[in-house]
Amino acid sequence: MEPVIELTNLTKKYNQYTAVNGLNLTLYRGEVFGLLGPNGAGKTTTILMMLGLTDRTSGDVKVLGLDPNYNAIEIKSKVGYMPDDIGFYEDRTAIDNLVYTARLNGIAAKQAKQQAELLLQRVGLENAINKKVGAFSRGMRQRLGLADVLIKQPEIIILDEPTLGIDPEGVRELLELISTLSREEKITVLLCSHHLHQVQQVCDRVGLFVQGELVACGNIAQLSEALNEEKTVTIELEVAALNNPLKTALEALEQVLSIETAAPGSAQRVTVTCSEDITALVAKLASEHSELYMIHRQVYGLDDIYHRYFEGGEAREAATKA
Ligand SMILES: Nc1ncnc2c1ncn2[C@@H]1O[C@H](COP(=O)(O)OP(=O)(O)OP(=O)(O)O)[C@@H](O)[C@H]1O
Repeated sequence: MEPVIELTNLTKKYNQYTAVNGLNLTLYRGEVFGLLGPNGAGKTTTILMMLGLTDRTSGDVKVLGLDPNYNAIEIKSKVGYMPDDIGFYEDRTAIDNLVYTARLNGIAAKQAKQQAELLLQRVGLENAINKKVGAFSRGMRQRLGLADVLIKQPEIIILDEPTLGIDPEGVRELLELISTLSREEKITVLLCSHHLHQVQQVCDRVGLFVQGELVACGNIAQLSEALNEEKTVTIELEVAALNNPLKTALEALEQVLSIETAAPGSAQRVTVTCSEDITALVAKLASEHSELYMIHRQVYGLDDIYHRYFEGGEAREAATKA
């Protein structure tokens, strides 16, 4: 895997305040990476340092092998950045805005127009090519923003809160588009967001950023694993009935930590916390001729992970020390 962004011990202080604290992070070509964190976590500051738009206090930044302190212009030509408050010329049409960006990036007039038309189709704005941007909805503006960062054919795109203020259908379409672009064109995408569900849908890996520190990083399975220090699993069973002697027998198994039963009914839902190897549990149920209808292993979603890291101080401390 080829690294395209490498941040090493990256720190930014605003006077006494540390906005980014010793950040180590590598992004690889073609991946969609979600930087997830609450307000003020330091996401925008990190982006600005990658682009050379703000100086770092210490540490190293390499973007496509270049240092933004010395090569900001070259980086800008290869990295598309869509801020959360993207600005357009409101009284100009969508195509005029795009052609303007293309020309600024040194693309010849004829080619600029062709590329702008193609991109407007690509982002689903083919019916609004000649509409003034002032009349665009939030979702349309975000699509145009995506076209605007793509027109210079970047190797990396950085999107700060791209789905802000868009309706759910619009969000789904925009995320699908981002995902397709990354896959088909091998563009690396860094997506900053507060919206865990959205990030979970499209990102190959996620970094959880809190108070200037990356408290966890990986794919969903890895984050879930990191949280589960006891190496236990939660299993949901549906059995015909679970009488007290059988419940006691299951609880007595070495692998079983706890059993919770839902209100008794004809078929019963049972939640078991146990070690990863569930052979003994299943064998016991089988030997007791208990009818087993369903067995399902619960996995932590990003929602659980986010809340454990961001709201559960203890889990966070443990993760940071680990
Ligand atoms: N120019 C500045 N001067 C002083 N403090 C700043 C400056 N820019 C940012 N900060 C502070 O640094 C911290 C990180 O801000 P940053 O904008 O990077 O966070 P963020 O994760 O992008 O948040 P949001 O999701 O709200 O955009 C915040 O506490 C912010 O107040």
